[in-house]
Amino acid sequence: MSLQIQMLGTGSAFAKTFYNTSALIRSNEMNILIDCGATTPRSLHEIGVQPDQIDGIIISHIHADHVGGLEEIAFRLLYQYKNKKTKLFLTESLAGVLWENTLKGGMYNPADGFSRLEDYFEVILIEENVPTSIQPGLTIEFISTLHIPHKLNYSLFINGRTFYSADTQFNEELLVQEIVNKRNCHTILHDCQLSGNGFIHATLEELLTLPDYVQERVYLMHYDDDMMNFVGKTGSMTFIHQHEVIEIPE
Ligand SMILES: Nc1ccn([C@@H]2O[C@@H]3COP(=O)(O)O[C@H]3[C@H]2O)c(=O)n1
Ligand SMILES: [Zn+2]
Ligand SMILES: [Zn+2]
Repeated sequence: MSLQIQMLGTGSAFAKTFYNTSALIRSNEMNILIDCGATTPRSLHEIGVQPDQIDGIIISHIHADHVGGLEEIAFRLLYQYKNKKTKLFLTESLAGVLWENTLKGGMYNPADGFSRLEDYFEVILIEENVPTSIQPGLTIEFISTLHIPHKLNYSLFINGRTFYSADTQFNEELLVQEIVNKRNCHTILHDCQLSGNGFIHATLEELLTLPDYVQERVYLMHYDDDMMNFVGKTGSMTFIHQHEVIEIPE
């Protein structure tokens, strides 16, 4: 089974020319979404993927550019596709916050029997740091990474060989020792703040300090609108583009 990642968006939270960073893990048998930001439903529409063709959604953390499209997907499955639900893969702690602090405002509707996350999604709780088979041929490991202090955030290992940072601060030890030297990940999709201080995201300046053999595996995502000014200035790392498809190891 060949496995691909297709980027649905590659922009930062405030980018206007790029959609919110999210991705589709694709094969002939599945479409699994990583995050679902406010612009993700539009991106799915543009590549011809309908809500009922999504087999599940993985959630990295709660910011609108990562979960802002969930209400639309769930409501369309419920109302347009007649009571359908997709799977939601997330940790237990994230599930509580996602419903209570984000989705409930728009989706709480006890009169019609919709008052819990489970009323809209088939919620599959995933344990941190445990590689978990979520579909035939797809194992995901959620690892807790630092984005904003005291805020839950997870990066993902996909089949043990591909690393998807979601939103994280720079962590050299994780990238070099764990991801490349120990796990031999060949593909790293990493968020990248192009300029300024990287309080909550890895900056390009920080990522450029990685050894070349690590940089060669890195695709940069979650960047600002001025990305074109940085083409040719990313060392051995490459920008990944909206709707681009890359093959990843099974
Ligand atoms: N402490 C914070 C918190 C948030 N932010 C900005 O808000 C965005 C939310 O989505 P993000 O993709 O995590 O990027 C965050 C920052 O741009 C920020 O700059 N500093
Ligand atoms: Zn983000
Ligand atoms: Zn974030």
